[in-house]
Amino acid sequence: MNTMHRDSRLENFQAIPVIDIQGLRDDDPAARQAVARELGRAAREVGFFQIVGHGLSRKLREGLIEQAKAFFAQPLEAKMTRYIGQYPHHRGYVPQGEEAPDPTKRDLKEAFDLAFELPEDDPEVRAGTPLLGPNPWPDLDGFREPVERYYQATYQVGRALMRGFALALELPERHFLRHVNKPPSQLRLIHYPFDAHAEDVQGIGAHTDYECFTLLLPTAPGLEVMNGAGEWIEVPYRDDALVINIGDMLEIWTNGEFVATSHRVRKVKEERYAFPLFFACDYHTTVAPLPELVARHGGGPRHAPLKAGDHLYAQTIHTFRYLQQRLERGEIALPKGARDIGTLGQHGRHKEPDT
Ligand SMILES: O=C(O)CCC(=O)C(=O)O
Ligand SMILES: [Fe+2]
Repeated sequence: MNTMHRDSRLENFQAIPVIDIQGLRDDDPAARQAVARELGRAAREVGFFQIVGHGLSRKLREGLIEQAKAFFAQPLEAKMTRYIGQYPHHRGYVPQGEEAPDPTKRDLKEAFDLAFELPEDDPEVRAGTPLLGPNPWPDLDGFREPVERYYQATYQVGRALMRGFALALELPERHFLRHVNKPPSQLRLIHYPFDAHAEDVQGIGAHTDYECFTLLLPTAPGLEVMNGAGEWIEVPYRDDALVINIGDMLEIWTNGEFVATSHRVRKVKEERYAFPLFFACDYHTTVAPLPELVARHGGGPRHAPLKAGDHLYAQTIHTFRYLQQRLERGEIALPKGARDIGTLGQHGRHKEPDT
């Protein structure tokens, strides 16, 4: 046990709850409230849970997995024709070594990043809002349709969860959704290759996610989360569930009542794919502890306010090589008031006191 990481708000949980969310789609408010109570408990005590009853068919999930496999199976030169560093809106292929959440230890993964689709002539894209724009779809027959369909369906599950979280906090159901119109919500297709000879290489280093919450579809075990005592707990793999975790924005909005739990993927034991959809609110949303919750908790706000998109963009600049290079060349600037990387979550809390 690492006492440096102790977080008294989190239980010393040993297991990850499983919640059937079917009732969230029920017309009966009591059915929605019953699911919301469970979501609230898991978000407060663990920050991580699995959902079933999400309504995403096996065919829909397999369609995405199949296209990801086809994309990553291409030669590197073909994948590099969609290299993320040649586009303006942070979408495209992320080769191994491009992204380093922990600069001291490299990640063994490659990814294809896409996000909420907006045309070039959308007013927010024309205004140069970072992270918003169209997707550079790969030139692969049959790729776009199943991937887009998965995005749309999972985004709707995210909207239902957002209503559930509001109910769990005794807020109006649309309280958070008012701020979700053109969100920079990214879907990542991640491939962790199996390399029996790789020494001391991790899948993805310890971090929290930067948005409101994440809906993750993995294809194999490997994900671990940190409990209140600093112990790493494995998320059991289920092929019928999505893994949900609270991100930085909901932690700040709820004044720390919900917890952005640190997680990681260690050295992989088999080839693995994972598909996180990071559910974000609109770029320009100011996220500050909600006054209702601050009053309930007493003792004042526990977090400083920030602009949701700026937080996401700044963390992204810190961790992507091509954005670091653009920063060094003066082509882009770090948003004002940006936080350092890894300052939220249990693994980050010991580094820097908040506010
Ligand atoms: O691969 C996984 O299971 C998790 C990936 C993850 O945590 C992330 O991309 O933020
Ligand atoms: Fe993550």
